[in-house]
Amino acid sequence: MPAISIRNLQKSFPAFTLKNVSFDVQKGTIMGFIGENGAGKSTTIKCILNVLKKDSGLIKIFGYDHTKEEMQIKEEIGVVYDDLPFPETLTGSEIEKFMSRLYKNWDEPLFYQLLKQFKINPAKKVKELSRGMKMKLSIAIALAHHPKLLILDEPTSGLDPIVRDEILDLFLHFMEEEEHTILFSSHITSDLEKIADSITFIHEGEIVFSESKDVLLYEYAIWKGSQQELKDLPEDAIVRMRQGIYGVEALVRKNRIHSIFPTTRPTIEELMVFLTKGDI
Ligand SMILES: Nc1ncnc2c1ncn2[C@@H]1O[C@H](COP(=O)(O)OP(=O)(O)OP(=O)(O)O)[C@@H](O)[C@H]1O
Repeated sequence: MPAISIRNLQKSFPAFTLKNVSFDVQKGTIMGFIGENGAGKSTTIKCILNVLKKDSGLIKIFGYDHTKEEMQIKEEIGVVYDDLPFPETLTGSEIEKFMSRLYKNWDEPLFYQLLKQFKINPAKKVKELSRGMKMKLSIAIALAHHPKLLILDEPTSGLDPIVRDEILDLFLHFMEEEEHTILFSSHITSDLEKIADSITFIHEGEIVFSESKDVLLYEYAIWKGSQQELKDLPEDAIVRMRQGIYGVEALVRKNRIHSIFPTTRPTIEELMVFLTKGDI
């Protein structure tokens, strides 16, 4: 049974629609959820968490319906939004008191231990914390009730590389428990390259792919050459093309192209750019 299972999720705003979004997040794995600004990542996450009402579709978390059986799953999920959803005048300790009333498994010593580890003074007000500190506080809040599933919406955006790395390490530490799972939205693809097991890519409200990272990086390759050399490439190998500064670049399927053609391994970012901006 997957940790999260989404089938045919639809949600419409006046100028945007999530169209038949379907994917699974397997237990014990980290899924990176990528897409450009406005692609529908936050909308999908908010629908999963039922803070936004879906129009239609099925969402299950650990096999439970995410709306009808919300109480059964609440304890199992820790959520981190890209901004702290608390008044700026509250201190870490005040937030702790509030949160302890919401969760049966709330672990006060763990919360304070995490703040100590993150070097955050619990007496400081939210408005006195830097963006990195706010994010760490948010992560401490999400972890302090011992969730099995972390759902993170852009947890590393706007943070410097050192803090980002620290936060990625925290997620890897969380994953040391076999049953733990993370769904992590980001447009910082290098972060996902480091820690994700699978990648789901959303573009204009539609899922382009949802695949294990290794399969993706094995399936595709980047070929570079001149317009003339391009003619030698088997047509069915070419997925997308674009005009580069020094010639043509093509995203190709590795299994359709002879190893005689020199190719390189794509990054997640290259895959994303080719699949959204490349010509067919
Ligand atoms: N409450 C709302 N009312 C109307 N439109 C909305 C609402 N929330 C989101 N949208 C629109 O839905 C689209 C998708 O937004 P969403 O926040 O899901 O994108 P995203 O992939 O998370 O982007 P980003 O990376 O910038 O956070 C955008 O065009 C946005 O303007």
